[in-house]
Amino acid sequence: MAELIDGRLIAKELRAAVKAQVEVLQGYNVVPGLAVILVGDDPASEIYVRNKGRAAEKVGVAAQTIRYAADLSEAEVIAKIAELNADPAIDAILVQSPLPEHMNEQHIQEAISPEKDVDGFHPENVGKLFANRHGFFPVANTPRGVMTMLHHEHVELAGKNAVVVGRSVLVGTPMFALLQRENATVSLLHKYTPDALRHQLLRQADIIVVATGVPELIKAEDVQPGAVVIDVGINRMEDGHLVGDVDFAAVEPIAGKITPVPGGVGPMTIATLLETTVELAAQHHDVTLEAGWQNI
Ligand SMILES: Nc1nc2c(c(=O)[nH]1)N[C@@H](CN(C=O)c1ccc(C(=O)N[C@@H](CCC(=O)O)C(=O)O)cc1)CN2
Repeated sequence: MAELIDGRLIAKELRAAVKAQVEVLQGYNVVPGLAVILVGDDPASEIYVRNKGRAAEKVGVAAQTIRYAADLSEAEVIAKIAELNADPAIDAILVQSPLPEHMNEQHIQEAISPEKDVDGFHPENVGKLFANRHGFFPVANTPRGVMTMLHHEHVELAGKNAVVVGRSVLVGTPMFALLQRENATVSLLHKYTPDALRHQLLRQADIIVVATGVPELIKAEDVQPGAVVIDVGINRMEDGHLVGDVDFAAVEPIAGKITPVPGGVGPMTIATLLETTVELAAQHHDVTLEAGWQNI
């Protein structure tokens, strides 16, 4: 039986650490400011955005949510971003994904100042990640949250064989960079990876991170005994219940450690967003936060 990695618990610890650093910032009269833009009425996005606002409020981050109808033009969103880029009360800006079809995600990502790019999607920040730059710069919050979980659970990465399934800008691609930065040997699999090769690579993996949006893609025969399995997938089934990209019931008896869905990676995304917001605020105001505060 695998050990369960409890994302809700780790996220709670991280939020408490963030709150303590918000208090440090308050000592310098700094209140971190987060702006969240939501375009359209995607029901899941509506929930995530509401939860971001609530979580921010609880730790003392000043969050504003800007809601627009789905037929807003791309130029209007970009004009709002320009306004927020120039607003000294705003340290962090994000545009909730997915966007309506008529909008180009890349144009939106590039409009956000790299210094306020709390999602870490701006090419300048992605470039720093892949160039192995030192120091702080924002990195996508979901894969960063996965790294926090792996550290929290004392999962050894150096010299290990890691397989990431899915190459999105949101998860898979930065996940690849973060794991290799910590000296894992990483394979990045995607929809053009032949099934046989996927099975073969997965069966050799010490660490598996899956973010494909394909419900229960990863089966028992894909996992070697003792592997660490991180499921980033959140798939809502017709009856409303959520399943991940891993067949949890089949894989759980084989894996060494495993994240559940819900209650695994999902809660880490918002806690990590708050972590990044606080770091951006500290950077903007030249405040040094407590050493090692992120080591939860
Ligand atoms: N601009 C961004 N858009 C999106 C991101 C992102 O990081 N930046 N990530 C996802 C959505 N997301 C946050 O935005 C998010 C997803 C899931 C959860 C979460 O807590 N999930 C729960 C289940 C909740 C449910 O019932 O649906 C869990 O897994 O336990 C939080 C945030 C896409 N868009």
